[in-house]
Amino acid sequence: MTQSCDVIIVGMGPAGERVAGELAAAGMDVVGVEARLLGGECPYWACVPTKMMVRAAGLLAEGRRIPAMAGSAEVRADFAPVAARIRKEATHDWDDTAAVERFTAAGGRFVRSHGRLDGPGRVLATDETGGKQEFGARLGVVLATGSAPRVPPVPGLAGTPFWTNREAVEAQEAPASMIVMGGGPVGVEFAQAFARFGTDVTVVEGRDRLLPGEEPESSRLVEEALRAEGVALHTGSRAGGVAHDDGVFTVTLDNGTELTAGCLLVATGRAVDLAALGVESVGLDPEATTLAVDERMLAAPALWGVGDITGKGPFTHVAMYQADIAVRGILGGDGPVADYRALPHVTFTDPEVGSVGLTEQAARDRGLTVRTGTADVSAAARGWIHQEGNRGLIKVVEDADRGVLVGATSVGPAGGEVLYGLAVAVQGEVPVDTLRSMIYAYPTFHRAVETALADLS
Ligand SMILES: Cc1cc2nc3c(=O)[nH]c(=O)nc-3n(C[C@H](O)[C@H](O)[C@H](O)COP(=O)(O)OP(=O)(O)OC[C@H]3O[C@@H](n4cnc5c(N)ncnc54)[C@H](O)[C@@H]3O)c2cc1C
Ligand SMILES: NC(=O)c1ccc[n+]([C@@H]2O[C@H](COP(=O)([O-])OP(=O)(O)OC[C@H]3O[C@@H](n4cnc5c(N)ncnc54)[C@H](O)[C@@H]3O)[C@@H](O)[C@H]2O)c1
Repeated sequence: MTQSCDVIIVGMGPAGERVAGELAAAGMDVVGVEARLLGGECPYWACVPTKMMVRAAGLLAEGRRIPAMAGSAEVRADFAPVAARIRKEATHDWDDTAAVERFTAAGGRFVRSHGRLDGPGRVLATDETGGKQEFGARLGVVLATGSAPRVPPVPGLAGTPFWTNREAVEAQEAPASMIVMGGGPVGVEFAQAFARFGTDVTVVEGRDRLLPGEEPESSRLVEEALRAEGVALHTGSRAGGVAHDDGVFTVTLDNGTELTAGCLLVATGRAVDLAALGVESVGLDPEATTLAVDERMLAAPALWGVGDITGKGPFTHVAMYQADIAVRGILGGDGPVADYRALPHVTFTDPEVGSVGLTEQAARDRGLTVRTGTADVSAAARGWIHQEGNRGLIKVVEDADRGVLVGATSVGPAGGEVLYGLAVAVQGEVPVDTLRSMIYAYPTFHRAVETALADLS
């Protein structure tokens, strides 16, 4: 028998949890269907635990900088405290009881099952034992099923005990050696963190540089930082084959180089599986790689999509931003529609890489009249004072016809924090003349922004 409700949310990660929680708080009869843990990837296998690793690894790096600047220090890495913190504080041993209680206390109905569309407004929920429940929504369905690790079809890889971000976050100790396949944000954050805990790390990236989505100058700084910490980099190389024998992975690159390690971390991007969601039952293409949504997050009448599934930016802040827009639509409210011009993101390496809006290349590809300016953070007063670990840069990208920034990059010891002012400038289309004539506190890292603006040409 079909159980009715106001809204069904399929997938309860940061996007779905936010939609469901806000609608329940508004008094709606909400059903949240989640196959794994309420909270999704971010708190259990992604943002939060990885940043705990990054923080702990950062302490080790800072400790190792003491001899050059502040006396002597003996640093002995121990992964046990960070593994314990992830288990106890971040994930409660991968237990979502508190989150489920919070949602049900707000009036939501929680269903731990795999959800699948079964026509407009209808969701079939199948639990682990094969038990089925059918739900019908009066107002609509929200798809918020996120993304899963994309495992490339490299010969020999399937069936080996490789890690994705999930196993890496669940690790109880830092492995002795690790090959990281993929030099995007996931790959480089883990590579640096594990290397700082003593893992012998090799990164293999198919494109010609790490973090290929960022400015080339950012990639260079991150590559230099990783190499300086002993991480081996193979850019412009793809894995052509994988073997696993006697606890050892052998990865053969397409140029014939053979790499070996005890652990293989696959960090080659994320995938969305629309076919598994039954989208054809509402007339959508199951072969599409993401769920196309409009600026109010509608994928079809009374069908919303929010979060990674939309392909608009696989970040928790995008998931939450889109969730708020969908909630406004469902509640019949008005308000701003989605605007990704000033979408910021930060890769939490050391140096941190923050960027917002368009890269120089993306701006040129759009046919804009582009001027760029850069500044070396280590040469700014604060960078010079900071000394050890001071590498960084500011790069600003101007639409010269309009005299406003359309993109910016901030790399450095607090690159993600410095980014905020630049994000305001891009979002608010603050005239470059205004940015150039304002006051920048001395001696801050962000004073390098003033230098980069002066360099615009
Ligand atoms: C290692 C790593 C580090 C990251 N670090 C950051 C960071 O520092 N900052 C940042 O902003 N972003 C970061 N991200 C990205 C961030 O985790 C995602 O953008 C975010 O989790 C997306 O939220 P979501 O709700 O769209 O999807 P998800 O978090 O993926 O949640 C979707 C949920 O849907 C469930 N589900 C899937 N299919 C079904 C189904 N058919 N039925 C029922 N339930 C289903 C899943 O079990 C999951 O719980 C990181 C990602 C990774 C992999
Ligand atoms: N701090 C953050 O906000 C943060 C942290 C981690 C992840 N994320 C998000 O999660 C998503 C997933 O991250 P990701 O790093 O897995 O994906 P990604 O798509 O950004 O990077 C994957 C990398 O793997 C490379 N690659 C693909 N196949 C390969 C192969 N066979 N051999 C060698 N290299 C190969 C690609 O060229 C690419 O550079 C990203 O979009 C990212 O923005 C965000």
